[in-house]
Amino acid sequence: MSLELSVRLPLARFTLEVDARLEGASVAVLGRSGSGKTSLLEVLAGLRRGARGRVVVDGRVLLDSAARVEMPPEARRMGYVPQDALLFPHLTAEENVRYGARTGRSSRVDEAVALLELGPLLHRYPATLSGGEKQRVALARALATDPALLLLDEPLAALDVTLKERVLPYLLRVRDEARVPMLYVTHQLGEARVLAKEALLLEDGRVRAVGLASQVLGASARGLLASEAEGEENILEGVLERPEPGGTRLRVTEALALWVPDAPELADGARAAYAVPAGDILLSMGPLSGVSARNVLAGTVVGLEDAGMGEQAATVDVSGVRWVVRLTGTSVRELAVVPGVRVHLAVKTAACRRLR
Ligand SMILES: Nc1ncnc2c1ncn2[C@@H]1O[C@H](COP(=O)(O)OP(=O)(O)OP(=O)(O)O)[C@@H](O)[C@H]1O
Repeated sequence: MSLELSVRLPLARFTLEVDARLEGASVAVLGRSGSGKTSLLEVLAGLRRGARGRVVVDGRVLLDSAARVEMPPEARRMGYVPQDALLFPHLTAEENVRYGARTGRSSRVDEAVALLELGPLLHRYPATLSGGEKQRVALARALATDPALLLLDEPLAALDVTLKERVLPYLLRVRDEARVPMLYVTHQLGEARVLAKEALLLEDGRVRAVGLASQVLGASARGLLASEAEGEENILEGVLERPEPGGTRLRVTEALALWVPDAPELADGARAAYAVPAGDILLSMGPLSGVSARNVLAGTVVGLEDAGMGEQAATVDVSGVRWVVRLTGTSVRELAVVPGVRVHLAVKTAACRRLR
């Protein structure tokens, strides 16, 4: 997959100016409200008149204004799921999913239905579906069109925390099992960290940072987003292992595994995701012993940001995995937490909540 963007689009307050070359497998587009995220998606989908520049997806030229090329939306194979993705109320979930499917591609419908576990919902009408279920149907409808690229505009924004946690694993399945490339708009760092391999940060229509998510989504990204560090979560993805009876670990990387509450319905080796609230992690300057928390992780502070309301958010690198830990300003001063210091993090097993 490759994505070449060179876009100019005059908007009410500024001109959207995006120049980026992305590998494109999963890209998070982040920025405050009004920074141009939706406009960028609409340019890709071909829904904005007046866009200039070049958009090339996997060698297919969707837009090249200098050469007067502007592919019509229906020819672009973009699976666009707008923020308020509406289902057709008079059609069942299944009819909704089939609606956009390309003829001769019915296997895509079956795949989307299986992937998003829509089987039991197929005969229901949208009015009887929960918000999370509707999102899954909307996502399946986009997938069934056999898109070259999924354009997802804050697919979880309208959902409450519980529903969000139910839908997120489905997005991970779309990414990892269907392997459909996606551009994913969000203003939640946690979501972007777990979903994206690459990230594009917009501010007033301009690219503030673009590149590997691990580099772009560090502590400095928070300053660009609304102050929403409260409730911020660390989302960890990995494979379940059960090294001892009654003990379940999430293996995140070769060097990092985390004791987590068991998920009995998942077999050893299954992929799983857990969330750990940034405020539920204890930070210690010295080695920790005799604590009840089962996970004690050694790491280095790599960033410190104002998190609002007198609190700070420390970014801690633990064997290459970045954690965000929320601390009071007083703790930061008293413990002398500064970038570069070695610290230990204590995470209770019970603080790790399985997503879904
Ligand atoms: N059709 C349009 N013509 C001119 N200006 C527009 C148009 N649509 C949106 N804008 C303006 O462009 C800016 C970017 O809007 P856009 O919807 O792309 O932002 P966003 O980052 O997706 O915001 P949000 O997170 O609130 O959805 C806003 O200032 C908006 O008012």
